[in-house]
Amino acid sequence: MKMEPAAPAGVPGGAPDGRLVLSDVAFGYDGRTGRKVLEGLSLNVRDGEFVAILGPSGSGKSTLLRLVVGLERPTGGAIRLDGRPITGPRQDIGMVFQKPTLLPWRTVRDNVLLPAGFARAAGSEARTQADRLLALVGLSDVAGAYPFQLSGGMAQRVGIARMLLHDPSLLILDEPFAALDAMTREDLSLELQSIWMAGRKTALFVTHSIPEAVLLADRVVVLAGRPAKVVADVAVPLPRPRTIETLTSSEFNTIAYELRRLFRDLAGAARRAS
Ligand SMILES: Nc1ncnc2c1ncn2[C@@H]1O[C@H](COP(=O)(O)OP(=O)(O)OP(=O)(O)O)[C@@H](O)[C@H]1O
Repeated sequence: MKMEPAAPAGVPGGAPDGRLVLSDVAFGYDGRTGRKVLEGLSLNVRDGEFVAILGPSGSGKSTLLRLVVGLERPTGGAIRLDGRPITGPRQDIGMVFQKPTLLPWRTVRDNVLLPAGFARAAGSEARTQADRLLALVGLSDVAGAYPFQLSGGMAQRVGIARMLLHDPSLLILDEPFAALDAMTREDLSLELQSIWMAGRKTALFVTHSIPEAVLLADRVVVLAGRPAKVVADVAVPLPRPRTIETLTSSEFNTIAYELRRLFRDLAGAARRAS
C-alpha cells in the first residue's frame, strides 16, 4: 500500500483534472489573531470519487467541509468545483451532518422537502421526489410521522434523503453516523455505498472511524498539524460493492492497520511538539 506524503502545494494524490480542486487553501476563523486552522491544504477529488477524510479532533475536518459547501471563504488559495470557484451554498452540493436537525413540528416528508421550501411551496414533482427518496432510504411507512417518533438511525436516513432532494452531484457528509449504535452505523454505511454506487456522485465524507473510512472510500485523506494540511493520501483499491465480509479481508485490515499506525505516529509527534 502506498502512503503518499502530501506535496507542499499542488494537487497530491490525484490527477490535475479533478472535479473538486483545493489548491494551497488557508483559513482561520479569527482574522484578528491570524491563527490559521488550515494552511497549504491541497486536494484533488475526481468525478465520482468517494474520499474519506480522517484526522485528529480539532484538526479542521468540519472546517474544510464548510469551505467546500461555501459556508466559509478561504483566506488563501482557491477551491474550485468543475473549474469554478465556490462562492456560496448551491443546489448541486448536498450536505448531511452528524445530527440531521429535523424540524420537530414538520412531518418526515416535509423535513425532506425543507430545501424545496416545504410541502405547500414545493411542487408535486418535489413531493414525488421526496417520496421516492423516502422509499430509497426505507422510510415510506413513516412519511407522515414526526421526528420524535423516529429512532436515531431513522432520523439520519431522513437527513440523507433530504441531502439527495435536489439530486446533487457532490455529497458532503460530516460524521453522519457518529451518533448511531454500531449495527445501525454499519447498515447505514452500506446503504450509503449503494446510493453512491447507483448515482456515482462525488463524495467527501468526514469520519473518526478508520474502518468506516476504509469500508466506504476510494481514497482516505488524513489531515493533521496546526495549521492542518493533508499529511497522507491512501488509495483503497478494494472491490465493490463492499460488504461486512470486506471487514475481515486481509487487504482491508492491512490498510486499516497502516492508518492506525500513522495516527499513532501523528499523536506521538503532537505530544513531542507540545
Ligand atoms: N465557528 C468557529 N469559530 C472559531 N473557531 C472555530 C469555529 N469552528 C471551529 N473552530 C476551531 O477550528 C478548529 C478546527 O475545528 P473543526 O471543527 O473544523 O475540527 P474537526 O477536525 O472537525 O474536529 P472534530 O473531529 O472534533 O469534529 C478548532 O480549533 C476549533 O476550535
